[in-house]
Amino acid sequence: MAEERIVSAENEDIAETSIEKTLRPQVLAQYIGQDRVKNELAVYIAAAQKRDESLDHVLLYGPPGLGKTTLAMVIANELQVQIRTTSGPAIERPGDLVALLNELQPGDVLFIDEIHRLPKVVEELLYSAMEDFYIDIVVGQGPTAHPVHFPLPPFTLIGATTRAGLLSAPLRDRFGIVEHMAYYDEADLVDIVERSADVFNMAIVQEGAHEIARRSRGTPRIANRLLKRIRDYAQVANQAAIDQAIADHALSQLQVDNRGLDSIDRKILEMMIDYYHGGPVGLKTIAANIGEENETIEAVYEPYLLQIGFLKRTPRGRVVTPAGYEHLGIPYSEN
Ligand SMILES: Nc1ncnc2c1ncn2[C@@H]1O[C@H](COP(=O)(O)OP(=O)(O)OP(=O)(O)O)[C@@H](O)[C@H]1O
Ligand SMILES: [Mg+2]
Repeated sequence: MAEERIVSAENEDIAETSIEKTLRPQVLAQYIGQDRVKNELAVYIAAAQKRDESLDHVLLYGPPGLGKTTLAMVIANELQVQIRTTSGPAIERPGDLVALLNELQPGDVLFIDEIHRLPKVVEELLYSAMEDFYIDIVVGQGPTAHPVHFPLPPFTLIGATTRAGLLSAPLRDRFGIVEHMAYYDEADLVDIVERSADVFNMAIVQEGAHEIARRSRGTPRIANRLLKRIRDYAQVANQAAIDQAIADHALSQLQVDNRGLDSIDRKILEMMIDYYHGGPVGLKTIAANIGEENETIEAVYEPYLLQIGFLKRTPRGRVVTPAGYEHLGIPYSEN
């Protein structure tokens, strides 16, 4: 994306990555929200430990910034094993995968982020690695080429993806544990904001944390980012603690509205209402009007608008809901 977007759920830069590291919970008990996922994992982890086996392979899927990477690290911590992290696009050739697998100790976790972006040749090698802990590859070229059989220690693959639909069926089927990460509710986000403020040594009153939680699009990464920016405003204003007024002031300055929408989100809804009577409008048409790629609209903007019920998907395209009209202050009319 060309411009920086304060409410983007995607990780923006190296500075953010290093801040996120300090904010990451280490164990399940510190991991806030996602109760269903946590409860299930706690059982599977305990069972694997009792049997002294490696944990089944885990697939975590859901929108960016909801804590997939964090959860993978928490799982490894709980299992008391090492974790190696990589990503789909980083494993270019079969040899890259062999090198990674070669370093694993029994029970270790291999975390592959953006697993939907694995090259096909690498993905196919993973099948036997995941199922029976071996890989067969061909070493050398031409007349000296010969197959080599590599046995592997039992390990746990944790795959993360924002696009589960793009995973091939053979790969998806090899994950024994498949967990969907949902957007966080306001109460969980309040806890996350308060915990982060604590890590940063910042004072925050409850109404301040609520204001940030309401405007962070159900996403911990955004909550943490907004908190950081609001801290700057509080400091400049010589305010000892973050309260609702300073949070509201800062977020208005940053053009994040009271539901966490920014100018582009509002532009999408307004455009659909002004030019297409609220829809249905096809994805391509929306993208062309906003000047973004189809994928960007689908992966970045649309999920939250669908989640809070301002947009609806229909077979003929996207439609702005009555709640979407109301948020913009535009009278709704059935068409
Ligand atoms: N349940 C949680 N409790 C507390 N903090 C959380 C939680 N989930 C995520 N965070 C915080 O949110 C930030 C983003 O989390 P993380 O990097 O794990 O997201 P992600 O789902 O892997 O995103 P992406 O899809 O972009 O890789 C981290 O700084 C982490 O500390
Ligand atoms: Mg991640």
